[in-house]
Amino acid sequence: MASISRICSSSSIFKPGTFITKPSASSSSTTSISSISIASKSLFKEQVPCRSFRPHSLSPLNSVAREIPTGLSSPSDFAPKISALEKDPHALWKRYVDWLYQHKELGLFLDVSRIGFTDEFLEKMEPKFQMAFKAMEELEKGAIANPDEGRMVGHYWLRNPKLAPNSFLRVQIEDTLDTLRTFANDVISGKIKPPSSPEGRFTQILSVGIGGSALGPQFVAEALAPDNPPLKASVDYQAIHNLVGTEHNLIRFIDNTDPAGIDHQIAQLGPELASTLVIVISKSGGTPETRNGLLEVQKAFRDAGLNFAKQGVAITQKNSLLDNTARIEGWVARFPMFDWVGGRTSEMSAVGLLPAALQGIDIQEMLVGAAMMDEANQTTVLRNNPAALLAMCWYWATDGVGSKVDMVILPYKDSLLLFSRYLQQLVMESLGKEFDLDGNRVNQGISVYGNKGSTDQHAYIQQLREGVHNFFVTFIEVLRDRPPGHDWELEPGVTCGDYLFGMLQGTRAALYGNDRESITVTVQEVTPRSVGALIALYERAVGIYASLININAYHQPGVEAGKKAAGEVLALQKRVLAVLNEASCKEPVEPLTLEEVADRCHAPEQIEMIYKIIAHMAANDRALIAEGSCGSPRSIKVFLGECNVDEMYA
Ligand SMILES: O=P(O)(O)OC[C@H]1O[C@](O)(CO)[C@@H](O)[C@@H]1O
Repeated sequence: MASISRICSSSSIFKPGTFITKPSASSSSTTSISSISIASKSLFKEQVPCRSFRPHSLSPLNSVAREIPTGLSSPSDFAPKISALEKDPHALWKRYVDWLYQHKELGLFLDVSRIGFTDEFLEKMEPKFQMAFKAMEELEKGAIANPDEGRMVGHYWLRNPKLAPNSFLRVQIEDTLDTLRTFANDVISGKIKPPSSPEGRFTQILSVGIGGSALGPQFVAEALAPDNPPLKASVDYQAIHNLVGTEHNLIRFIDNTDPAGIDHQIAQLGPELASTLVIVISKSGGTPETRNGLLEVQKAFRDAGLNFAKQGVAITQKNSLLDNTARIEGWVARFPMFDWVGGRTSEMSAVGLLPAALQGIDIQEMLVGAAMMDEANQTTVLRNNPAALLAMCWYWATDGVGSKVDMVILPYKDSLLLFSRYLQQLVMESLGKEFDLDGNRVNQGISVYGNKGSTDQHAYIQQLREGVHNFFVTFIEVLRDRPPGHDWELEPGVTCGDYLFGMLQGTRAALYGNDRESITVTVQEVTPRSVGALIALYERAVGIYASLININAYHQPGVEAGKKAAGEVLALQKRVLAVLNEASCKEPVEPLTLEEVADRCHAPEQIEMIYKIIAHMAANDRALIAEGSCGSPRSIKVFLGECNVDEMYA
């Protein structure tokens, strides 16, 4: 076996242009990495880790057979990776078994063995964890855990009302749950129905909301919606299908202020608009995108000769603008959101439970799964607390500063596709904060991305395996491939699910083999209970991690800045329109240059934004470019197609 000494150190002899000696022709062309990795450990164990190996094939973790590719230009291509991660398979197996967390009743496992935390690290973190556990205990008792907004944080009470700090809150939670259950049953039974629909019942749900008022319901619908939901039972799609080419999604979402997106959803509904229950969700009751969605849908109802109020439901804080609108207009129903439940932790409130119940999803099971996970997270023994184990891995991977690595969420299950999008808000809107609780500027956060496996292996896993090392992966494994009795072998002894299993395990091994760390969360199957448990697991992990890094996880000041800036753009647009209107009402019409518009708006410093406003208006036939083109901003002269005299004296 060729023995090749590889020098890989911070004072490496390898300078650009230095070439490594290749094995003599007589030596085997394959070199076992174990000999090199042993060599590297003995010779360079304190050295600066070098670039990773480039093994050609996967093999057990501790060694990778490879051919020394010929013609390599850079010595570092040969440099063996010095890894702090355990690679001996026996030691790894021991680590796996020692740290495997199992929740027997939930059938949920958590494997943190492929994260390289050390005993020293755990020892150093123990006091922080005990403080985090204490903070979580206070939070559940009703402390003002969101100090920036002076609010309690009570999403855990939603699935265990007895935890609520007083009977008033407990009754609010219980009553809301009872009311929404009854309402959903009445809609499904047809007792509550639209005024004019051929089916004489609701057959479709349209949810209008954004952020936490959409992402949870979208994730749960994708994960749990039955193929034959109760509201669709009686629909004659042949009749409807002849009219529009629609997919028969029971629930549709308008979660943006994109007119084309809204038009698409309305078009897909077609005549079913008459039997659509519209749920408008907004905790604040004033989010612009949601308000716009509502106004657009109400216009669609007017255009169709339908009475929106008879098909509208509001989920919002009491006495919000939306709540008062729904009350005054006499909508079908209104459900409360509580100020102590954040949008990103509202899936177990009416926000998530009403849409789920209307789809025929067992919301009681969702609540039970979440409550069981909450109970499991009561222990202050780190290795027995799954949420704390997750938070510990995140802290290890990010050094508690987040900026170093991304959290890649990889469920190997199609129905969990939207879990990463859901976690993007839960993790990044909670942890992405400029200041900590002591006012220090920390610019915290952990970036989240991912879709599903094995699909993503054909998109970005290449970079994860060999490219920039700035992430850790969380695999979500679902053991049950198909309902009992529905599986078959697509080749002797192998099912389609075996491939999915193999791809997950193979990717996990390949990443770890190249020192890429990962966590694996395993559930038996995707059910309301396991989805409830996953939601609760991550809600709690975010809360614990936030304590570890001393930030408020429950407010979102950065979003307000964006909302404010958007308002300023629209205010400037109004001034631009007024200036253009005045010029367009002159005889003859006076087309204006950008400078003239900016001067007349008394905003010369805003000339670029004014240009963008005019370009957008011109693209939508709301302003006319009399001269020049938008490609040459200084050349254009612009006016309005018509003079609005009323606007002149507004
Ligand atoms: O439910 P609302 O008040 O419309 O807010 C929608 C979303 O906007 C935010 O307030 C800011 O992104 C989220 O926290 C929230 O989920």
